[in-house]
Amino acid sequence: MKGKAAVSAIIPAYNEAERIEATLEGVRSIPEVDEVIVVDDGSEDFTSPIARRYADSVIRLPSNCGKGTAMREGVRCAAGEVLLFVDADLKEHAKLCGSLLVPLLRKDADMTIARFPPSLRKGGFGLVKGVARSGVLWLTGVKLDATLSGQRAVRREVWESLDYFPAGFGVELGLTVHALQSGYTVREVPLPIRHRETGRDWQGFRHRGKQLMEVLSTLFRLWRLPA
Ligand SMILES: Nc1nc2c(ncn2[C@@H]2O[C@H](COP(=O)(O)OP(=O)(O)O[C@H]3O[C@H](CO)[C@@H](O)[C@H](O)[C@@H]3O)[C@@H](O)[C@H]2O)c(=O)[nH]1
Repeated sequence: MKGKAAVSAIIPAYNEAERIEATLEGVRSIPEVDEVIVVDDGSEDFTSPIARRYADSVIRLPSNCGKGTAMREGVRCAAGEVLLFVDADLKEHAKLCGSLLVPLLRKDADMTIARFPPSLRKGGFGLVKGVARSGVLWLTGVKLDATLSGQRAVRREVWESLDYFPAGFGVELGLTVHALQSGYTVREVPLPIRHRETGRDWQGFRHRGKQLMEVLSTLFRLWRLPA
C-alpha cells in the first residue's frame, strides 16, 4: 500500500478457497481501492494461502468467530477512511462493487448498499430478506430493499459510531439500522450481479435457518437498545 489508504476493501471469508482468487482479482481491478484486507474466519480449506497471493493483508482468526467479528477485525487493521465490504464468494462480479464507492467519494452518501435485481437473486433467501426489510421499516420508518447485503461501502465515521456489533450475519442489519437512526445518508446502488445459488438441500435449509435466527435476534437487540 502506498501512503495512507483512502479506500480499504475488507473481505470476510469462510471456506472460500474455490472463489476467493477471482473475487480478489475483481476487487484489485477497482481503481479507487488502495488496500485489500482478507479476514479468514477459521477456514478449514486453503482460503488463507490463496488470499495471501492477492491481498495486502490476510488476518487469520483462530476459529470461526462469525461474519460480524471478522468484519470488525478487518476494520481494526484497515487504514482507509472509506471501507468497502465485499463477500468473498462474488468472484468476477466483485469488480462491479466499485460503483458503491462513487456516492461516498462524491460526498453524496455515508453508506451505500448493493441491491441485486430481482431476476438475478439467489433462491431461498426471500423469507430472511423479507423479515429484515420489515424489521428495518418498523425500527426506522425507512423502506430499503437490500438491508442484509454484504456488498456495501461505509464511511469509517459511520462504522466507528456503531455501538452494537452482532458477531454473525446480523452485522449488516445492525449497521443499516444504526446508520438510518443516526441520520446518515444511506443509498442503495443497483448492481447487475448474479449471486451463486444456495442449495435447496438440508445444508442450504440449515444455513437459511441460522440466518433467520440471527436476523430475528439482531432485530430484538436493536429494538431493546436505548435510543
Ligand atoms: N467471516 C465469515 N464470513 C462468512 C461466514 N459464513 C459466510 N461468510 C462469508 O459471507 C459471505 C456470504 O456467505 P453465504 O454463505 O454465501 O451467505 P449468503 O446467503 O450469501 O448471505 C447473504 O446474507 C448475509 C446476511 O444474512 C449477508 O451477510 C451476505 O452478504 C449475503 O447478503 C461469503 O463471502 C462467505 O465467505 C462466517 O462464518 N464467517
